[in-house]
Amino acid sequence: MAIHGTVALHDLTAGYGRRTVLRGLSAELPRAEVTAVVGPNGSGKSTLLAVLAGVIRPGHGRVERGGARRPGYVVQRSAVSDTLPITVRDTVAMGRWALRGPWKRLTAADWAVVDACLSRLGILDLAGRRLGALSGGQRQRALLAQGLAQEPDLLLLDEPATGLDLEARQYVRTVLEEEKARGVTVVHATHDLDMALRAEHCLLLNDGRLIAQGPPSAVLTTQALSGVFGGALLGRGGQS
Ligand SMILES: Nc1ncnc2c1ncn2[C@@H]1O[C@H](COP(=O)(O)OP(=O)(O)OP(=O)(O)O)[C@@H](O)[C@H]1O
Repeated sequence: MAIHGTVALHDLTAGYGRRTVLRGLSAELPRAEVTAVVGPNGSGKSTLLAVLAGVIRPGHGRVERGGARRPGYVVQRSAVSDTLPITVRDTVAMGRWALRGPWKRLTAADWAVVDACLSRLGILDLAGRRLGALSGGQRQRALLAQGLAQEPDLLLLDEPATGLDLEARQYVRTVLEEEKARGVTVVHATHDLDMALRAEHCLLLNDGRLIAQGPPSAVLTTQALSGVFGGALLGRGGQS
């Protein structure tokens, strides 16, 4: 039985229709720590997050989770329509509705949380703008603020810092540290080795299989990275 907040994956197989992506994946994601999911394009990182979020049902195996709340799930910004006629503040408020139920009126305290989350991502000044009118990086920050507003005990982030400028990346790093300190279990997929090395735990995927798990400095060795990525990433932060 997983302790409260810890997530355990048992022999997980999952995919899309008849296409199997994740194959026999067993892993433990430590509570109140940051886990980075690393692997090449198509290795199954987003699929794993979708399974953890409950969006994709495993074909075999199971996800064991101690927490009671719905996970916060922040997709890549490219997965969100440009045409939604919704402001940035209302986008973030949707995180509160996820917590309260869609037909409840949000209280002043809810709106205070919404504005605090906008501040934490440095986008309070964009609150009244239409989501679809934002730049890609601004939209990514709005989606992350929505995930925070949900106050989940499990926060799932699909490449949260990809395409962000230096200042925005720093906001994301700070947010990950703050969430961890609040006891939130954070899981993020990343292509950024620096961000992966900042995590406490790491899963290295290749072709839907778990190649290694453990502390990032032990998992992301030059040998493991060259085995999975070829020579492309050598010299970008991998440890030998
Ligand atoms: N909706 C879908 N229907 C069918 N196959 C899909 C779907 N989404 C992803 N796949 C396939 O599943 C495999 C894993 O994709 P996934 O998006 O999980 O990889 P990833 O590691 O997140 O990749 P990236 O680094 O490019 O984001 C890929 O081969 C992909 O083509």
